[in-house]
Order: sequence, then C-alpha cells, then structure tokens
Amino acid sequence: MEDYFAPEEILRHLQNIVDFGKHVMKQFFGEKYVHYGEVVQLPLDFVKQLCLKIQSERPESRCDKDLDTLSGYAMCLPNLTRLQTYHFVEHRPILCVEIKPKCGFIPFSSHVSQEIKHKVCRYCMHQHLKVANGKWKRLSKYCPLDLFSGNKQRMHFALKSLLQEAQNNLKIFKNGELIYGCKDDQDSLSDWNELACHLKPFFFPANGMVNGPHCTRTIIKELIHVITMTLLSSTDSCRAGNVKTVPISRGRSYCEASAFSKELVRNGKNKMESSGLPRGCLLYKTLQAQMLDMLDIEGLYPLYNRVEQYLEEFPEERSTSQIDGPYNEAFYEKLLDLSTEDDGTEAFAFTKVQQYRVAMTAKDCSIMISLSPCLQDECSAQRPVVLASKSRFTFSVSVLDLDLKPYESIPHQNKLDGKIVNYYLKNVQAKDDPMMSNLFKENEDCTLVLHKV
Ligand SMILES: O=P(O)(O)O[C@@H]1[C@@H](OP(=O)(O)O)[C@H](OP(=O)(O)O)[C@H](O)[C@H](OP(=O)(O)O)[C@H]1OP(=O)(O)O
Ligand SMILES: Nc1ncnc2c1ncn2[C@@H]1O[C@H](COP(=O)(O)OP(=O)(O)OP(=O)(O)O)[C@@H](O)[C@H]1O
Repeated sequence: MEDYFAPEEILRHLQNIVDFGKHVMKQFFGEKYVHYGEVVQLPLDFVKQLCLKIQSERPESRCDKDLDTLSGYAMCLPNLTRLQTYHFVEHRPILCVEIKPKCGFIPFSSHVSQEIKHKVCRYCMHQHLKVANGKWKRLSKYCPLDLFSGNKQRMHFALKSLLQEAQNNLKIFKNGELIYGCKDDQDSLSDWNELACHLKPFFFPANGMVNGPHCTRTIIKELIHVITMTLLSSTDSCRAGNVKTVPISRGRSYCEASAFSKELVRNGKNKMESSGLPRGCLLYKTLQAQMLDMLDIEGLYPLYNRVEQYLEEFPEERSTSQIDGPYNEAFYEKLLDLSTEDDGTEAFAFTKVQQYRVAMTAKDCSIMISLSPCLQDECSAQRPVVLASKSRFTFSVSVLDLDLKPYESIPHQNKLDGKIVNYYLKNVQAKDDPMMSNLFKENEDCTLVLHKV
C-alpha cells in the first residue's frame, strides 16, 4: 500500500530539506558549495505531464519511489550540471562530472567489535555483498580512502577506477546530457573510446591528435588530472573551517583492500602516502561531516535504543528534540558538541543520533564538478581556473543530495553493517592471501615480522 501524505505534510518535508541545506549543510560545507534551492508550487496538470514524460528516463531501481503528483509542491534547484559561480556565457560547452565518493574514512571508534572494520573500509567490503546480491556485475577497484587521501597518485588511481567501473559513483554530462556512467553492462574499453571522442574538443581544441588507443589514454589522463585539481581546489571558506572539528588524522588513512595499497605492497613499497587534503576543499569538508559519525553504528545503536525508549515514554518530546525538524540554527549548534563521553543522559543520545544522521547524509551525497573551456585572456582573479596541457577551464564545484537521512533508517544501517562485515569475513577475507596481511602488519606497526623460510 502506498503512503499518502497530506499536502501540508509534503510542504513541511520539503521546507525541512531546504532548511537543512540552508542552516546546517551550508555551515559545514561552505556557502559556494551548497545550493539548497526553494520550495515552489506547480500546477497539478504540469506535474502530471512531467511525471509521464520522465518515467522512462528514471533508473528502474528507483521506480519503487513514486513522484508526488498530488500536493503541487516541489523543490526548485539550480541545474548543477552547469557552472554555478558566475553568470557565464550560456552557449559555451560545459562538461560536468558527478562523483558519489561514499565514506572516506575507516572507523576509529572503540565500539567497533570486528577488527576487520579497522582495516578495510566499508565501501570495499560492501562491494562484495553488492556483487553477490547482483546489484553490480563486477567489483570496482575504487576505494574512497584513495580519493580522500589528498595524494595525487592515489587520487588518480581512484578516479581511473571510477572510470573503469562507474556503478552509481560516477556520471559525466556534456551540456547537461548524460554521456557516461550508470550502465553496468558497459565494455569499459569501447566506452572510453566513445568518451574520448566527446572529450577531445574540450582538451585538444586545436584537434592536433589522431584517434586511437594512445589518444584515448591521453584524453582520459587529462580528464583525471583536471578532476583531481578541481577536487583539491578551495573555492570557498566557511564557519566549519574555524570551529572545532574531528581531527582528520583519526583512524587509518588507507584501506587494506584497496587495489592501490595491494599494488604498492606487491612492488615492495610499504609506505602509503597520504598527503592530506587542503582544508578549504569540498572533499575535506565532506570528510569532516562524515566524521561526525564518531561512534560507528555499533556505538550509536545503543544510543538510538535509548532515544527510542525515551520517546516511547514521552512521545511529546519528539517535537522538542527536533528529530523531524525544524532544522534551524539551534539544530546546527547542537551538532557541534563532539564529546564522546557518555554521561548516560538522553541529551547525549539525541545529539549523537542527530550527528550520525548528518554523517550518513554526507556519506551518500554527490559532488558535481562543472567545467567550461576559457581562453587565457578571460582568466581573472575571481574566476577559478584549472589548466590542462592544451586547454584551460573555469569551473565550479557543488554538493548534491543533502536531504537529512531519516531517523527511522538507523536500525536498517545497523543490520546492513552486520551483513556487510559478516559476508566479507566469511567469503573474502578467509580466502585472502595471509602473506599480504602480514606485510600490512609490518607497515602498520613498523616492526619486522620474521617469516619462516
Ligand atoms: O547504505 P548504502 O551505503 O548502501 O547507501 C545507499 C545507496 O547505495 P550505494 O551503496 O551508494 O550503492 C543508495 O544508492 P542507489 O539508490 O542504490 O543508487 C541510496 O543512495 C540510499 O539512500 P536512500 O535510502 O535512497 O536515501 C543509500 O542508503 P543510506 O545508507 O545512505 O540511507
Ligand atoms: N540540481 C541538480 N542539477 C543537476 N542534476 C541533478 C540535480 N539534482 C539531481 N540531479 C541528477 O539526478 C540524480 C538523482 O538525484 P537525487 O538522488 O537527488 O534524486 P532523488 O530524488 O533521490 O531520486 P529518486 O526520485 O529516484 O529517489 C543525481 O544523481 C544527478 O545526476
């Protein structure tokens, strides 16, 4: 049975989304990166026609969610596949890369019960379960810890891996139209050739290159370089840069399952570079918000149960606790309390639950990078510019999908965490090369492990 929501409930829900962007995410991520939009009213006829028109374009897996055609309320957002920073000459071609980076850190919480969670990141573990469940056909070599490392070599590897297996983590748009990503049955080689054809005029406008595999590789390299540079750029400053935040160095800075880490070990190198992210870049801000999950779901779940018990006893407290909004300044202020010492109070449990919801949101958001070619004499100090070998781009970086994750999804998170870890332990780690994990131990503890010969 479908849920029916009264128009005023839909309006409240949409207003909550806007408020959350405006009062919370904008503070964490920065003014320029967040576009929270506004709630608008639309004629019902228009909404119905729109719904019919887009139905065939929606991914099948999302079609269980119906579009609301009854309330007449909708969210109006800028088109983030276009440049956000300036009113730019519209007829210029625009390239947009959308990345859903997922969780970029390994839990550092002492509540974690399985050692593997301190070694292998959730994305890499989850990959195996997703392939087993048929969500994707192949494992991806992408590891979020490489992308969030700030080390260019690791970032290049992560981006190349995303280009090889885009899954739902990478999309590329040209002039607002999807040209890459979102297909599981893709043959990445022929797809790269097709992608390179689209990209060639952007990166080699003088057209001095012939086609072929060498040309494709060169163009893909240029693309990866440009994405890396924009991801490391700091085009905004915000309050969270000045307030106390979770030290980014907490937890391990690499994931044992990353193909990049494994390759290093195989080549006899045991030093994993993590150059660190510049404080102003969007990746850094995303990671900061993700790290509001300080207790891990294992430490958080008992607190969720405490909140549940309390609300059962005092249901009227649900509105004062702001679980369902309003997501205003006061809500934001409460999120800044980073203490992890449990004093046994409901207040502590409420704060940690809300922080966890914000962290979950940041773990599932997407980054949009829009690039538009510009000429040398058009560059000015106010316009961020990124250089490729034979071209230059002005760009904007934005964050997308910032609706606060529901309180009700916490039990699901808890179950899923167990499933991911158990599947990995049973089906993957058990079969892994034991030599490999010994090498990692050497690297981690800086002690010599003597192997029997
Ligand atoms: O739990 P995860 O990590 O699988 O994330 C879900 C995403 O799957 P992914 O792992 O990115 O393929 C999932 O992505 P897809 O819809 O499968 O592309 C959703 O973003 C889901 O959010 P929501 O429940 O629709 O609000 C996401 O659920 P939340 O956990 O963020 O609620
Ligand atoms: N403001 C925007 N500008 C450009 N593209 C967007 C914008 N918002 C969403 N998109 C595109 O639409 C995709 C889906 O967006 P999002 O996840 O926010 O939709 P949703 O409402 O959760 O979808 P669903 O109705 O399937 O649940 C994004 O991954 C992105 O490619």
